[in-house]
Amino acid sequence: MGEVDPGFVQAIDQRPKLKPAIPVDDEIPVIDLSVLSSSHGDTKQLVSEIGHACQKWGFFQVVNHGVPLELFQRMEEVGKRFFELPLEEKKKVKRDMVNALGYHDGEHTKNVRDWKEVFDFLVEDMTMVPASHEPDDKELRILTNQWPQYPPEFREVCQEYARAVEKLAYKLLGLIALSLDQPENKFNDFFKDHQTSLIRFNHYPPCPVPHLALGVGRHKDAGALTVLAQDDVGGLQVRRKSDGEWIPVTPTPNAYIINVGDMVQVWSNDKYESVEHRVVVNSERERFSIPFFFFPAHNVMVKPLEELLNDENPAKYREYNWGKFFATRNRSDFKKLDVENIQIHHFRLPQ
Ligand SMILES: O=C(O)CCC(=O)C(=O)O
Ligand SMILES: [Fe+2]
Repeated sequence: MGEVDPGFVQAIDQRPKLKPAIPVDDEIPVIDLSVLSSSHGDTKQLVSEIGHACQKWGFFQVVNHGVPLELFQRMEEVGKRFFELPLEEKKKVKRDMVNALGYHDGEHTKNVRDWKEVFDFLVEDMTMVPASHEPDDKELRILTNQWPQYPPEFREVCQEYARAVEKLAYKLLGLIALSLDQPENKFNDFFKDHQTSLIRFNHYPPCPVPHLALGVGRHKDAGALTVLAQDDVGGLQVRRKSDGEWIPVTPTPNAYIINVGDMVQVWSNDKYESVEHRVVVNSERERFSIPFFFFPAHNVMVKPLEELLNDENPAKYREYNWGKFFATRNRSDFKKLDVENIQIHHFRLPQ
């Protein structure tokens, strides 16, 4: 294995099969959102497509989504220029145990190190979060973005991009609410003030051992939804619900990949599932992706929607606090822990 740090090596059953690639007979659906920007569009069909995709896959792609391509290209460009900087420059905005924002190259997913480097920033700077993951600690603290000095336009481009993707995230949240027969704004209040949403730049360098390591190990996203832009390299794989196979998400030009997070799974009382996904790397090409993680305010209590519950469909989860869930999750992203990372199944009620 030469120089590769054993901390990157996945357990045998988690290593990706790189060849032969599984023939893709059944793809993640691509959904056209152009009806949303037309004045007399009928969204009924769209809502039903989204509902089906959420149920079958937990994932879909969207095109004609309203985020200007030119803005995304500027965002990608500043991200690339930041990652090209010397490590000591990037480390000036390094994330640590206290400030979870900025640059990081040692993230672990399920206790194995990911083959990637990241830069994270909050969509709302100066967001309140719990000071610790300890359930009885009621103290809060303010999270603050750390911005690099180079490239000089980095911060401005990130902030402009955040506003554009946030708009798309709200549209999608509304469509998901409608697909559950709820009013379009059903979930908006959870995000309106003090959302904890994050945007991340992911950079996956070429990897000499792509059969042993992963760019991101298998995981589920914890928030409401993720709105992800990827370049043309490919590497994201989704675990198909029907048979557990890892299905690649084919890069589609100027599309966003949307996935339902744990919170929508709980709100929908398991009608929609937050599906596992991972990123495989390759030995030739670096890859970039930019997820927007749509997270509510820290004080939001997450529980199944009352309107969906009845004798045949009793609540499957007890409520939990988003801020504490997030604080607990972040701890284990950072270093190896002996316990399992927090998951929504820890809040599952006996049926
Ligand atoms: O890079 C990707 O395609 C996905 C990354 C991802 O799943 C994550 O950051 O949560
Ligand atoms: Fe993810």
